[in-house]
Amino acid sequence: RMAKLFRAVIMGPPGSGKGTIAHRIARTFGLEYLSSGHFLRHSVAAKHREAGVLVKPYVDRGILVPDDVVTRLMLARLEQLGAHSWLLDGFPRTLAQAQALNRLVQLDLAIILNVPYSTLVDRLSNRWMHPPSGRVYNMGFNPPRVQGKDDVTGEPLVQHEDDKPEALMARLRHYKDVAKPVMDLYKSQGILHSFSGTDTDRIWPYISSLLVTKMHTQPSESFQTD
Ligand SMILES: Nc1nc2c(ncn2[C@@H]2O[C@H](COP(=O)(O)OP(=O)(O)O)[C@@H](O)[C@H]2O)c(=O)[nH]1
Ligand SMILES: Nc1ncnc2c1ncn2[C@@H]1O[C@H](COP(=O)(O)OP(=O)(O)O)[C@@H](O)[C@H]1O
Repeated sequence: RMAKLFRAVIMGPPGSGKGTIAHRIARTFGLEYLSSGHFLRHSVAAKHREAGVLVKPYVDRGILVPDDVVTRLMLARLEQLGAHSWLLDGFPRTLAQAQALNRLVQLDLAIILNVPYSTLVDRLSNRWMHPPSGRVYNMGFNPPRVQGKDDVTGEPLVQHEDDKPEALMARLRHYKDVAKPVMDLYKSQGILHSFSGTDTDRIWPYISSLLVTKMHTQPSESFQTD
């Protein structure tokens, strides 16, 4: 059992491998994994009253849900995870969201993935998903056993409209503008660790050893007080 709860976020442009690496981290280190995209799509699909009205129009267009809405929904979900160590993917995305999160918990680590644009384009053009489970495949990197079918349910895999190259440039520019102040904040907090590369399997050992260090050398006096 760890002396204190461990809380981390993973950030990076679309296609940088956040979901892939977050799943590996959650599985390897026993952290609860919470993807804001998956959570929001799920809440829309589940027709939660508030989510349907306040979230659907944005998710359907691939534009960010207003800060106050996504923050309220995500922080409520994090309150439920209060007794767990967790890893966040896709939240916070804006400075306002990061400041709201800082008011709730003290983060231990922010992992930033830096992947070249051409690699993002290539990966996203081959990305296939099973939205109900959030499982992600790639024709080159981790293909499904049966082409176009989810390994577990056999249900059809889909591609996202905004994974197309023409949509990616705009998403990437927006990501850079919005993520920069968040990274500056985490740098000032001394918790920012960035990893560059074009191959998840090559950067994984570095991320894994950072987590081993961070999770097992927490000073015991920093018990989570809240
Ligand atoms: N070729 C290749 N594809 C990868 C690698 N890492 C992840 N992928 C795939 O690239 C796509 C983007 O990864 P994902 O984890 O969804 O990125 P996210 O958008 O940052 O969450 C998915 O189809 C992954 O399966 C890699 O090292 N090489
Ligand atoms: N932190 C966030 N703030 C605002 N909206 C978000 C956030 N995370 C996810 N969303 C919404 O959920 C949708 C799906 O998110 P995600 O699966 O991460 O896809 P993308 O990589 O296209 O942003 C986004 O297009 C956006 O509408």
